[in-house]
Amino acid sequence: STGGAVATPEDHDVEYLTPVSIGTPEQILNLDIDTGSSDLWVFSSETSRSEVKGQTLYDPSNSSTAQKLEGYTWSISYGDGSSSAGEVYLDTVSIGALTVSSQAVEVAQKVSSEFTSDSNNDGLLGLGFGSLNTVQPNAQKTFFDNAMPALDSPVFTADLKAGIPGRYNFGYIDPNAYTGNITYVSVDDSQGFWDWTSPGYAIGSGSFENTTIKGIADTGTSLLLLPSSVVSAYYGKISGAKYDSTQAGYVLPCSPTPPDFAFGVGDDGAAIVLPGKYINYAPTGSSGTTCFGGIQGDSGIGFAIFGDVALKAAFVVFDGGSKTLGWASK
Ligand SMILES: Cc1nn(C)c(C)c1CC(=O)Nc1ccccn1
Repeated sequence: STGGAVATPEDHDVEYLTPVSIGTPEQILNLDIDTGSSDLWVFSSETSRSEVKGQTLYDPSNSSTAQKLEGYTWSISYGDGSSSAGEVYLDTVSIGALTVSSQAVEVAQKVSSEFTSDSNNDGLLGLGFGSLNTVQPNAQKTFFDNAMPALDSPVFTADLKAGIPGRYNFGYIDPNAYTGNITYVSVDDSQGFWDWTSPGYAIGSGSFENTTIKGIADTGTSLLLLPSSVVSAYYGKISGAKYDSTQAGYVLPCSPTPPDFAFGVGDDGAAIVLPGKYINYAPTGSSGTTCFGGIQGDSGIGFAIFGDVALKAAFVVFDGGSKTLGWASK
């Protein structure tokens, strides 16, 4: 089997939302597919009313295939401080033509303000490794883990794009979605993430800097979070760029277009190039002269995060069979 669906960017490509069908008859929710976590949770009829602002709600009582897991609960908090918690049902979940008949659907009873104010986001669908799932007393499998045995190939791919819809596909690699070769790198799944190591970076037309950058491929994080040495080297090339403590990040003049940023993949010289305009993440004020940087520091996290700013420059294969990541330009 195979499947897949469109991934539509929200403003500034802060996140990408994908229609997911849940229950019988189907209830379609727009979920943030997140390779950095492993819970499938949704806004629901059980979500505290004061914490819902426009989201579509999954109502298990309207699904003939919903089965409550009595006594099961979940509670998750993300690195940015956001969180949610609730109870658990099993139900039929589909992404395009790919259906998992007994998927753990975690219904939110509480969500933090970050989720309440994100009115188009109806929940998250985690595609990290199973060890990250928060359901108690027994952890539940991800949609990908449940689907994998039936897939033509044990993979899913992320083809996110700047400002226009891209796609997540399951079970196959679309040869028309990328250029050149796919370079595969090893993954350390010991922390539950798609954790890999880039050999270094280059700024604009500059020489390649060999420096180990270990980090996660995380579709659920907006920015590219890198070691401070790399970040200061990059912004050091841009007149007027500076760290703005009020914004808690580097800001830069939106014009002229900043230099490209390339990160290495594998030991054969392959690289993914971020066009400089991807680093103009969003204007910080109404004038539009100053932009918040799409590359920021990873201090305090313990690893780099290759979020959407990086992923949207690539075609990425998440291989659950070999536990490798494949990177290609497009
Ligand atoms: C791990 C981490 N540390 N810090 C500072 C950040 C921003 C992260 C990544 C993160 O929080 N991602 C996320 C947030 C909400 C939903 C899904 N993913």
